Amino acid sequence: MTQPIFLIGARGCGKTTIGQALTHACDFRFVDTDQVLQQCSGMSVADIVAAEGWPGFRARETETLISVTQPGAVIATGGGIILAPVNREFMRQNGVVVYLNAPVPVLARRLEAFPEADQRPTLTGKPISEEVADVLAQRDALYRETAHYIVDASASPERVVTLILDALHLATAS
Ligand SMILES: Nc1ncnc2c1ncn2[C@@H]1O[C@H](COP(=O)(O)OP(=O)(O)OP(=O)(O)O)[C@@H](O)[C@H]1O
Ligand SMILES: O=C(O)C1=C[C@@H](O)[C@@H](O)[C@H](O)C1
Ligand SMILES: [Mg+2]
Repeated sequence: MTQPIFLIGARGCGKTTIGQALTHACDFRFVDTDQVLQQCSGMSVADIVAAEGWPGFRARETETLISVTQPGAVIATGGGIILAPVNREFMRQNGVVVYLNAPVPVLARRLEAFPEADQRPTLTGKPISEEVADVLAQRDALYRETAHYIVDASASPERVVTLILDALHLATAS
């Protein structure tokens, strides 16, 4: 299988971390929409949102998603990629979509330990644990309807990679 693999899920579920580990375990290359978007624009997510608002960031995100999609790629997406119907449709039509699902306390704990505020400016103005709960409640159904597979992302990175490889029937790299 060489179809692109899209990793979706909430901030802190591990799309970037697991995506990188997955490409070491199989013969794919790693791409991250947040990283490419920031490199191409020369601005952090926080800078873009300050200058253009979230609509400006979302428009750039859709362009980036399309530009990075190619066979043999593991694509770590931004947590809000599923908000746009065009992105949901694009990922389902052009690859295999995996939802890294983790409960609110796990997500909040990870984000509190590593906030990375330049890449994760506040979405609601609320404290992290409240924001995570509110945002996941709004988005969980969208992650689920977009996903071909749902994987427990609260396990260790090694275990999450194994779950994905098994779900996709992917052979490990030698
Ligand atoms: N399975 C895991 N077990 C323990 N810690 C993890 C796991 N996955 C990710 N982390 C940690 O959680 C933090 C957030 O992970 P990561 O940046 O990969 O999330 P993300 O889904 O890409 O977030 P964003 O949507 O903001 O890009 C990092 O510090 C990472 O080391
Ligand atoms: O959940 C979100 O809406 C976001 C998650 C991050 O990956 C970034 O894409 C950005 O901070 C927005
Ligand atoms: Mg990420």
